[in-house]
Amino acid sequence: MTEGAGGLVVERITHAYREPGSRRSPRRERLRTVLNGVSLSVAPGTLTAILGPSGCGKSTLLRILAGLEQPASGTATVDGESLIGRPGGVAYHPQQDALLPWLSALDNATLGAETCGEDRAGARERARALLGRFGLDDVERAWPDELSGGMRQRVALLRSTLMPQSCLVLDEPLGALDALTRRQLQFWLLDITASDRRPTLLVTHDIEEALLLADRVLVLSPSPAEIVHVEDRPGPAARRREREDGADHVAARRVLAALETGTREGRA
Ligand SMILES: Nc1ncnc2c1ncn2[C@@H]1O[C@H](COP(=O)(O)OP(=O)(O)OP(=O)(O)O)[C@@H](O)[C@H]1O
Repeated sequence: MTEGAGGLVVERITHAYREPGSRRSPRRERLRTVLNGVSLSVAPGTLTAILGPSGCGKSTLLRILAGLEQPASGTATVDGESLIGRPGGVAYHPQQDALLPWLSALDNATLGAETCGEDRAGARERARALLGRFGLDDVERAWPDELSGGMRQRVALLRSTLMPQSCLVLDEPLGALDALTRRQLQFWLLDITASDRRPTLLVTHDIEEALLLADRVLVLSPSPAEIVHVEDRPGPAARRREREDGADHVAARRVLAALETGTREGRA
């Protein structure tokens, strides 16, 4: 699946966690394989979504790309530079919004960029230029606990977007939202990601969300996870139309079949 050295290239990533021994043999730890030779590539300016059953290893894969876990084997590069064991190689958006309660919305938004070495004034200027686009014009000075769930998600997404790394990795950025807010934010996120030239990898549980946002959807099997289905999608404008017209159900059925069977035979 390699498409050249540019963008994000993941090759044969395998990972296992140590499991504690049983009560009868507490010292006998076991290794449990979670990811089994996962390979994928994401070209610059495109978004790939990953779907898979709960616990199959999606977040583990993203944490490996973020340099927070060391895989047993395999490689991952962005523009040819290795990500393995190197925290900070990608702009990583964790599952929880992780806003700091003692910082304003604006200061939370600039935190990632500042942590990566950008000076405060420059980061604030870039953030202020995007506040309107992120629907945060009026909440620049608000504290996180004064924000709605959707606003918190947008502040966290602005923080990830402002990070300077040349690859974006998003772990369920719209999780834990009510259906209406989530649908609105999905269309908004389509505009945001479609104009971001970085290769972007997105983990989601929502099939419609994946089909709307992604140029390619990958389905993982239950753990030990392998890619069992690849769904290539049309461009962003066609995806938006499909979703608005409810015409994405054919692709959704194929993806659901792969999720349900968890095997390559699930492919229609
Ligand atoms: N630090 C760890 N030590 C041991 N096992 C772990 C660790 N982190 C995750 N696991 C296990 O690895 C498996 C994969 O976890 P992971 O969080 O990657 O799954 P996921 O696909 O992202 O799940 P979900 O969709 O529910 O968020 C799970 O069985 C989990 O319990």
